[in-house]
Amino acid sequence: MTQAAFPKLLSSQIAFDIARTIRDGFDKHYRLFRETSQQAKQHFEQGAWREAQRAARERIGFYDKRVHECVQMLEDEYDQEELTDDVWRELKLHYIGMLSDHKQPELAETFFNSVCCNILHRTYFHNDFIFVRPVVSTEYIETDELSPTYRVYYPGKDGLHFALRRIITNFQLNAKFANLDRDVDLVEARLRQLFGTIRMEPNHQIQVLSSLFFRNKGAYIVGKGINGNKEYPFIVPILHNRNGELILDTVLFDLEQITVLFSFTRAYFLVDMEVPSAYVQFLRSLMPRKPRSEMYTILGLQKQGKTLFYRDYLQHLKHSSDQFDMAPGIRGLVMLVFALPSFPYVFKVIKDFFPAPKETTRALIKEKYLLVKNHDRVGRMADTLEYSNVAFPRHRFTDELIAELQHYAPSLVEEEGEKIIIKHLYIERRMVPLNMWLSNAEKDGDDAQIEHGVLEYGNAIKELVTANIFPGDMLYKNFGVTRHQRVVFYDYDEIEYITDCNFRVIPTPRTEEEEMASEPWYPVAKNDVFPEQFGTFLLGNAKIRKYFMKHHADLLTASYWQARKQRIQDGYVDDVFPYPQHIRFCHQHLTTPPAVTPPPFMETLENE
Ligand SMILES: Nc1ncnc2c1ncn2[C@@H]1O[C@H](COP(=O)(O)OP(=O)(O)OP(=O)(O)O)[C@@H](O)[C@H]1O
Repeated sequence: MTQAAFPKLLSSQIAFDIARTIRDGFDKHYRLFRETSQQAKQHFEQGAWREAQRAARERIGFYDKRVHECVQMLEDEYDQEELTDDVWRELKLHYIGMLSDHKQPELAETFFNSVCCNILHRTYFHNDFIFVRPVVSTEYIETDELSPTYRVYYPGKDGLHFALRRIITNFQLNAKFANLDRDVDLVEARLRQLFGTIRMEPNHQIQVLSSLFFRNKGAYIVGKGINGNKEYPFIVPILHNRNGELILDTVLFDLEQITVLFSFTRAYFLVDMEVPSAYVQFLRSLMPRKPRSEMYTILGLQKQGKTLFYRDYLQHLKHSSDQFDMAPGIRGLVMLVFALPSFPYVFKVIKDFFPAPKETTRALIKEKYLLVKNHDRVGRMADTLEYSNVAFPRHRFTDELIAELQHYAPSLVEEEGEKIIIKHLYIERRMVPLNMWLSNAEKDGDDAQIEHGVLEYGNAIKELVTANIFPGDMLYKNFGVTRHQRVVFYDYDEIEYITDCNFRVIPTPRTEEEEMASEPWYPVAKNDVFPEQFGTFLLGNAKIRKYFMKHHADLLTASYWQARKQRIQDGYVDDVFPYPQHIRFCHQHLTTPPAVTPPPFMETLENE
């Protein structure tokens, strides 16, 4: 805020009242948000997976509902003429005052922005009126409630077994463990295997976040060991066994595995947090390379994630000079995809028209993207951030990109002097399109890479199926490879629920004409899928075919898909493990124990 704009006296009653209405609106939002996170514990204890899924889905919509409610209330109460520039300025100052001892000030600021931007017309948009940068500090905010953000344990004093047991029992899960001492022994053995030879420093301790992280059928303990000046992150997943009793499933120390657990390709966690910024700070100490925006998002605070992402993006733009251009790879038929080489994201705009055989509309595509946002992405679909009215500096766009935008999406592109405004777009992590990845591996003669790509591709499809998602268009170009070499799906315009598809065997021709027919001679309904045909467009390449048939031949049979569909219809919620099977305790006696790697102290891993 400029000095000239700063009011000497706060005198507007309206400004005070509006500020209070917005603050109350936010507090209501966060109360409901927390209630859902608290219920996640009960859902987990009772194994109520369907309810848990429903609650997680509903929570995503809470924010927009509360913003809408608040805007409605203000519009009913005040006339636009009353909201003068002076009132807006005072409003922000009153609001700042109201946040001085707030526990979630950064979220409340974002809520303020959402409400104000809804009321203010875009052309009237004034940065002095909203929080372009955070104003209220989130440092050193302590909880008022009994439970602190994290608890500290001293294995040196109390013994490791006792400390580990205390960590678990402090969560007060209202469900029976199958054999807690056995599981604690297993965790302890892994710890000793990893750290047994390290000399304990006087400060050695274990810090554990006070709330469990719930997602799907798992609850995760998140903590770190501290010894001297080193920190060792760890995660312990708690699951139900077949009898509905609790077990500790494994312990994750590997930074890559921990990072993948928090990946943008997974559903958001439900965590009961009084001070979310303190959780983010703790998590960042485990994964320093993961941006704060992604931390907020994975904690279910996706609006905050979006706000922080945008600030990071603007800063990146200011401190870079390369040009936006079309994303490498095969052009999409429905999406126009562009990227800035120095920035690890892509920007996706829905085209104004689509060539045959695409039969879709902008509204339908938006619906599919929303479906993915609300659905469990099981580590196999990229999360997207949706933005309206994003301004780009024109000189940073290549001529080709401007021409493509003007040709394919004129209704979404507006030029205002030096600015190009795109009225609607999605932003998503950049990956290497799988078709490019496979052809690079082929060029390099790297069969192991080809096999890995094909294996991961099939696994991605199978995990999507578990989550009731049929990708629709399964061409390699619609999948990307992450930095952790995981294959992830990103083309959502043709996805369907598995339960809405009809998987069919191609009928046997009855006559020679039928056999020779170039078009199907049998009737085909809209949602009919013939898995036997997948090979025609997937297996042209001999090497790809070899590895596909080795690992995933079942995907080419209707019976595979029918059986999976039946399982979903029978109400099974299958497990999808966000970590490798071989590290699970239950597999320990079947396979060799996991390789002992040096403690992963602060490796500078890129996040997924
Ligand atoms: N996250 C991403 N990272 C890197 N490249 C991407 C990403 N998303 C899309 N692309 C590139 O943009 C192209 C088109 O994207 P996408 O498949 O989403 O569009 P589409 O119009 O839906 O495609 P289709 O014509 O198959 O329906 C991809 O083939 C790929 O080359």
